[in-house]
Amino acid sequence: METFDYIVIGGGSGGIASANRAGMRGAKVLLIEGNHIGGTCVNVGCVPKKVMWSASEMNSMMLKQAKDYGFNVTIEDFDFSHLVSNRQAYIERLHGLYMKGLANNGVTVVNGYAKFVAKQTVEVNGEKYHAPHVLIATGGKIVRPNIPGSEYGIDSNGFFEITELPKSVAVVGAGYIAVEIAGVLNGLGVETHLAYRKETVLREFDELVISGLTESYNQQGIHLHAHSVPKEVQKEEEGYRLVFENGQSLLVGEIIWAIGRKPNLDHIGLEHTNVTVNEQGAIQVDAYQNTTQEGIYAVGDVIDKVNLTPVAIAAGRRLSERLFNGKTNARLDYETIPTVVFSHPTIGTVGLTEKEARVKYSGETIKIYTSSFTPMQYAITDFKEKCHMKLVCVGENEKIVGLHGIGLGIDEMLQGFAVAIKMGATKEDFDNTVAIHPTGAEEFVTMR
Ligand SMILES: Cc1cc2nc3c(=O)[nH]c(=O)nc-3n(C[C@H](O)[C@H](O)[C@H](O)COP(=O)(O)OP(=O)(O)OC[C@H]3O[C@@H](n4cnc5c(N)ncnc54)[C@H](O)[C@@H]3O)c2cc1C
Ligand SMILES: NC(=O)c1ccc[n+]([C@@H]2O[C@H](COP(=O)([O-])OP(=O)(O)OC[C@H]3O[C@@H](n4cnc5c(N)ncnc54)[C@H](O)[C@@H]3O)[C@@H](O)[C@H]2O)c1
Repeated sequence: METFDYIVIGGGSGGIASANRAGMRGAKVLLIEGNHIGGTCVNVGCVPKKVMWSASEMNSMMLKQAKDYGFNVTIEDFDFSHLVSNRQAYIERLHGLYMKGLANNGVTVVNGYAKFVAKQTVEVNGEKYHAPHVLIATGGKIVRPNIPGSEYGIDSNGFFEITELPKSVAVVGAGYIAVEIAGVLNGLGVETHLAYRKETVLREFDELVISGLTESYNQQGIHLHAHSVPKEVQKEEEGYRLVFENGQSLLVGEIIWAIGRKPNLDHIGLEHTNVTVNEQGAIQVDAYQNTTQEGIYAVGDVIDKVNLTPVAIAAGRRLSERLFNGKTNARLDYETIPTVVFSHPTIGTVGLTEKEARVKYSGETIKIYTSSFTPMQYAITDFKEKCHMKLVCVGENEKIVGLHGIGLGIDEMLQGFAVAIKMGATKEDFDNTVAIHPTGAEEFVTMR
């Protein structure tokens, strides 16, 4: 049985980052990946999603804005399969880059599904490996509804397998994935329905961005179906009929389930360890990513805390700094993590929503600053789409505890503001910062 210093199960965002950092610090590392290197983000998540988002933005720009800038654009053909093959070729290149990076850091990679056979021993492809430190970074898996006919629908993995666009689609769900896929397909000219159980989508976001998104998606012609709980799917000659509990139904060419993900602990042999899984089915960890079994750690979607790629990466790297570089206090602070929803337009948010701030700081002064404007890019176009922004400030010195926005360019604006907010910026700090003109971002430092 071969022995390593560190075994990492799962070659996704968290696993690769942690393995590389451990290798850089001189540890003898084994990374085990059952599927494609790169995990969800690279293969069926952020990366292909962003390519599709860009395609959709490009189409909207040509169709809705180019003419008012004097360009006489006629789109003669849209070869969707060409887009898909370029996207997949990019992912192939990323596979190569990841493997090269791991090799440079001296990480041994084994392809296969690992399972624990003892506390510090895992088995893969019939071989056993031992290490005093083992990381579980097996990510998440897709949830599908348990209703008759659900097999007729596809999920986000299936979305990335489409090589021909359907004429119409019903996307079911109200989270990031549902909102993003609906926006992409609508932007590419597909008749798009977005169906969700409650009053709105993205219910955990600030009300300002929820109403902004509803306004934009309505304006773009996305058919929004609130209070629509799926009951069954029937196959008909012209497509699939999605029937809701409220008696209504939709006949569409494709149904896409985007109703959530859960931690992936399939066949991993946790029964051979003392690792605790919580009621939500996630691995329980402390602030340092330690599980309840000494020498076994977990990062990323498998702990179901903040399911974002940079979070998995940051937690994985800090863990390796702690284990292999003597940084005994290295750990990820899970507070004030910025996030972007790649809707059309994008949503950016960091910190508390207004509602959360009013609960957390009840009794203290909460001051809200908002701004709604039409970005200058649309000054000369018939197409108009508003940008909405909000700052949530607390206390006498108006510390900014939440920043939210929806609109053109918010995705690229957010990172810098997130630094300021993480450092404890106040409204006065924002006011003292000279604006950059003419940009949308300047609104964040000129709010009255
Ligand atoms: C459609 C979609 C879009 C997304 N867009 C974004 C985005 O824009 N920005 C963002 O920050 N996040 C995004 N995410 C979330 C992001 O992809 C995840 O948070 C991130 O990939 C989590 O990383 P991870 O390392 O925990 O798991 P993963 O990346 O899922 O990696 C886990 C890996 O473990 C492997 N594995 C599982 N079990 C075993 C086993 N027993 N043995 C060996 N290998 C195993 C799997 O094959 C997988 O490769 C998106 C997710 C989806 C689904
Ligand atoms: N841009 C990004 O950073 C990005 C993009 C995609 C995904 N992600 C990450 O991946 C995670 C998973 O995304 P997601 O959209 O799958 O999950 P989610 O948890 O964000 O949303 C799932 C939605 O489905 C709804 N739902 C649940 N059961 C349902 C049912 N039976 N019928 C109808 N609706 C149902 C829920 O109310 C919820 O709104 C996200 O939370 C996020 O952390 C991030």
